[in-house]
Amino acid sequence: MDTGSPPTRTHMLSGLRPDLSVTDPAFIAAHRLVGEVGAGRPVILRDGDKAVLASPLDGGPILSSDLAVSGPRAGYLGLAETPTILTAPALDAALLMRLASASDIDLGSIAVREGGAVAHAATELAKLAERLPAMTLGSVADAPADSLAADVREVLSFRRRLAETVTPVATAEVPLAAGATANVTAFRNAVGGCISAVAVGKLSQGSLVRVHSSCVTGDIFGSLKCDCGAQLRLALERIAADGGVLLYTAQEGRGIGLVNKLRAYSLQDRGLDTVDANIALGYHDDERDYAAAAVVLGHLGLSDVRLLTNNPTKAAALQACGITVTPVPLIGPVTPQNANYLATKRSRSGHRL
Ligand SMILES: Nc1nc2c(ncn2[C@@H]2O[C@H](COP(=O)(O)OP(=O)(O)OP(=O)(O)O)[C@@H](O)[C@H]2O)c(=O)[nH]1
Repeated sequence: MDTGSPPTRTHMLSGLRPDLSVTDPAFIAAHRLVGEVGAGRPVILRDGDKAVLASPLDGGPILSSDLAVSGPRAGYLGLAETPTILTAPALDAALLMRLASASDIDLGSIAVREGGAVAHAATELAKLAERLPAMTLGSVADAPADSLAADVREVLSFRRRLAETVTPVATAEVPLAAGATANVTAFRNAVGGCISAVAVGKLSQGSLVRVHSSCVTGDIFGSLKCDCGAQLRLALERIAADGGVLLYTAQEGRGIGLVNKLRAYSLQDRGLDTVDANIALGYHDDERDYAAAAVVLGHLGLSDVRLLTNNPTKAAALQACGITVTPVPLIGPVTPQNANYLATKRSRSGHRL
């Protein structure tokens, strides 16, 4: 069905505030730190009267043999599942990298202590910058003169507030190979994370919606390891035929980013499944957040949707953001290459497959 470009969609977007930028200094301080960590520069984290210099192991200078790791990584290493500081016997970059990401590591010579809010904020910052969630820690006395600083609480509340900054930026008509002309709107947030809404026909409550997480390997390169590309094409065909909207969200690798997804693939080649590979790298099995997608649906005037998904967690997460969700199955083909991946989705992540 080619329903053309619906004038109502333009109206839905036209009443929006043009500028949803958050002006709260706490948000801005954390935002700047994410940029610094992404650039590989150390930052200062303050916790009450304590202050620590932290540098991403993945791309930054090594400050000391004290390494803050995330709760999932600590749990993977057989420790309490809470942010932890591991201290290596010597300043050894290769050993620190193994402590952060190797699937087989002996903690024999490693001192372990609870990391508290500083380790939590440090690893959260690294995640926000799509770096391995591991930071070496040092003294602020050694901080470069122009180092940026924020309070740990500012860092830990940043992610929750990021969704508030999602705003539509540009819209254009795009003819789809799936057989309809879509209105494509690009939304972005304060760190640039993009959601594209590919809408066909007049949207109304109960419209068909797909919230797709980007998968460069599956969606673009045609990887056979996962079912992402097949699900994307099926969803676009359904939406082109029946009307609805596909949100393409920049949550590559279930929110860990492409670099880390490829690291996870390497661990999978050594026998870990998709869930354990994420955890071994210090991530939760699924780091995605659907608050931004819910904000976009709100912009589109949708609070009640038929959601193309087999993932009950995704449906529940959108429900928790105030969207009424009726799941609609979206089953791609099982192939010899993706059979294990789909079996893990079913057995460990509860997907209805
Ligand atoms: N970390 C990680 N991410 C993967 C892997 N394979 C695919 N992905 C990512 O998984 C996301 C798709 O999530 P899935 O769990 O496959 O499917 P879903 O979106 O949760 O569920 P459906 O709505 O039923 O499709 C995309 O962001 C992919 O990049 C993998 O082996 N490891």
